[in-house]
Amino acid sequence: MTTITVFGGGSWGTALAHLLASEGRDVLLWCRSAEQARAITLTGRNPKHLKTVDLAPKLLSTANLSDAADFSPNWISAVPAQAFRSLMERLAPFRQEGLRICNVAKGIEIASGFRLSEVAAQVIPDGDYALLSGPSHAEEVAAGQPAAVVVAAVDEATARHWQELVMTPAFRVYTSTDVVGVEIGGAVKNVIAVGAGIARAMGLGDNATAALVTRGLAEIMRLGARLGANPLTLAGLTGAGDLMVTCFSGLSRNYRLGLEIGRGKSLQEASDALGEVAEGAFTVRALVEHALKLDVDIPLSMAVYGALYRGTPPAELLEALLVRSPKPEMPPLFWRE
Ligand SMILES: NC(=O)C1=CN([C@@H]2O[C@H](COP(=O)(O)OP(=O)(O)OC[C@H]3O[C@@H](n4cnc5c(N)ncnc54)[C@H](O)[C@@H]3O)[C@@H](O)[C@H]2O)C=CC1
Ligand SMILES: O=C(CO)COP(=O)(O)O
Repeated sequence: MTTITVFGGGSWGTALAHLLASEGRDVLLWCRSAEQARAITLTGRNPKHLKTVDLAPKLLSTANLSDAADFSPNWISAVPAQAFRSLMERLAPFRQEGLRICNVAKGIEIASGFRLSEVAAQVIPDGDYALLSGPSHAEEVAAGQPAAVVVAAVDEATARHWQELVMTPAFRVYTSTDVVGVEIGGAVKNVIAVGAGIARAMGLGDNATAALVTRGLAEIMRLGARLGANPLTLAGLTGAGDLMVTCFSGLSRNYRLGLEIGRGKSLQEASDALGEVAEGAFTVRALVEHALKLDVDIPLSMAVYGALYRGTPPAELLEALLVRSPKPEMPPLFWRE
């Protein structure tokens, strides 16, 4: 019997739990709210996220953390990046033989600047860690639409374990051992997507969006390579692929947050209007610090930071970006600069 516990009853946790239960896996979805967990088990619908999806009958839900932890040695963490450490700390006492943890959040911890694999290694050092990332809007996955993603782990056998567990006919899973690359791609694309929303709200055209996405990828590659990632990973699903889906789709929360900022809302007003987590707004804070320390040039992410946290008008940020000194697009080994 294949069992999986998914922690986090938001859009992505619910979509993944539904996908896997639809394929016959025994899945328990842990929600923070007892009321939400009860509603899922009794009505087969999540009252807060993906409300219209009829969830697979094999999907059950609980708000009891120890029951959820004991249910399976395969834990998927689907809480937002800033909640990942506290969830791991709460779960640490329930570690069991053969435990494997797969994180699906895309972000960097603001308080420490750590990537989530580093957080996992601190809190559950003996844990077998993997992460799943790539272009995968929850709404489409829950509707059974095809998607292709990557599961990364330092140990290839761990990545293959999750590939076997999570792959379905509509959800194609590739493996990677480039944990840093997959983490950086997933985290930074959210920041660039906020920028894409701002650009759209300013009335800029498709040319500008294409420039933003491609130069955004250059930032992701520069930072990733400085941290030891393989630039080819970032040209793949978890870099370029996820950047595209997030910058071009109205389903993206990061893009929609950017739209509201571009229309003149403050970050607080835009986040309240969204009502869901847009990781880019958090990640950009850690990113700016990281890049300064590492001396990596990330002008687009800096501009997003200016719009969100300094209230700099988007038109000013655009002008500042355009008047930077002329340079070659691809200096030799540009990703190492
Ligand atoms: N929604 C999507 O299409 C996708 C989301 N992701 C990533 O998955 C992560 C979660 O995103 P969503 O599910 O969309 O977010 P969401 O905003 O829909 O839901 C977040 C869930 O986490 C719970 N939560 C928040 N803080 C918590 C805490 N301290 N302890 C326990 N539970 C807590 C909330 O109650 C809520 O159920 C994010 O990092 C996101 O980038 C990744 C791929 C696709
Ligand atoms: O990561 C995602 C799709 O791959 C979801 O993006 P948003 O968080 O911007 O909705």
